[in-house]
Amino acid sequence: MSYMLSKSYAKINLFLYVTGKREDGYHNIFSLFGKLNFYDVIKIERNKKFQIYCNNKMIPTDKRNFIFKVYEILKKEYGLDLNIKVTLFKNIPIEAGLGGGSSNCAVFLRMINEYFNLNMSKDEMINVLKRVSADAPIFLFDKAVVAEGIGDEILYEVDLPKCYVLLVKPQFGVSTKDAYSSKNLKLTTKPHITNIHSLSNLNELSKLMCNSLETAVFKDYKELYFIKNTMENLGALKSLMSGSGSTIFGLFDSKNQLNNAYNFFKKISNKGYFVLKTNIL
Ligand SMILES: C[C@](O)(CO)[C@H](O)COP(=O)(O)OP(=O)(O)OC[C@H]1O[C@@H](n2ccc(N)nc2=O)[C@H](O)[C@@H]1O
Ligand SMILES: Nc1ncnc2c1ncn2[C@@H]1O[C@H](COP(=O)(O)OP(=O)(O)OP(=O)(O)O)[C@@H](O)[C@H]1O
Repeated sequence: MSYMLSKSYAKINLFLYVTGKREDGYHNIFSLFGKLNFYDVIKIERNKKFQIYCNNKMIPTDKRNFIFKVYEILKKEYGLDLNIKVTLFKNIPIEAGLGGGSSNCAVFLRMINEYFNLNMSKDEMINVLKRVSADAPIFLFDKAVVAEGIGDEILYEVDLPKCYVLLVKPQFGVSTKDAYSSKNLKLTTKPHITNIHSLSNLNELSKLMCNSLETAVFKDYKELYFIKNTMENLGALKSLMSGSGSTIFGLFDSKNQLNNAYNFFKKISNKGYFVLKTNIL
């Protein structure tokens, strides 16, 4: 095989309950991660040395890149010195709560496992990935998942309802670290899910949708609250911040209402909003 290409999907948190603070400084969460039909593309091919190229100049291609961090772990702990060129075609905005960097490093590890026949088990890959980014392990699963711990303990895979999704992200990003360390963050007890199939019903699902980080982040970024409210006024069944922001997503069951909302946010895009119509995979 001369080269390999893979899609690296974005996620949204359909619910995100932050349930406690841990001794290692991280927080325990209980979250439903859905994948969107929106992705970066990663290409790997043989090369003289390890190198990352990216079409987005804002993204570091050195050891700060999550892909590079996985490469370093494979080198130090597995004795693998990968002579490959990695090309990252970036579409997913950064500091968006869409898990772009986490998705990239998980997909990269999956690709390396296959390309070099490493036979790493899923558990072994999860152990590598969670040290790079809390969110990364969920991207080893094709379906939506419910996870707890820091997001690394996958509880079950879920079928989600088919629906339209609108993403609106203002120009500014939100730092995940700042969101979790906000003095306004209130911990929440996790809901009791009696029937996992309820997650595949849009109305049942929207009752569970909640993001513990919203209050704290909205206090500092009032515009996000405006976007969320506007989306619901324009017909979203439910609108929520994804992860630590700054993307707000809305779920729609009507294509007309989706288009209306899309047009509205496009019209005010002198504000520099990133606006995208997509769907849950
Ligand atoms: C908000 C979410 O996107 C929801 O899916 C994730 O919990 C964030 O996961 P992530 O971006 O992969 O986070 P990391 O890059 O591993 O962590 C960045 C920083 O956020 C804080 N952090 C992150 C995840 C977590 N469960 N608790 C935390 O307190 C820590 O201070 C950490 O140093
Ligand atoms: N492959 C990568 N793609 C995007 N960002 C990366 C990558 N590697 C490292 N980074 C760095 O990670 C930081 C945030 O990345 P990312 O966009 O994944 O965060 P996020 O949208 O907040 O994700 P999450 O939902 O996991 O919190 C950025 O500052 C970026 O420079």
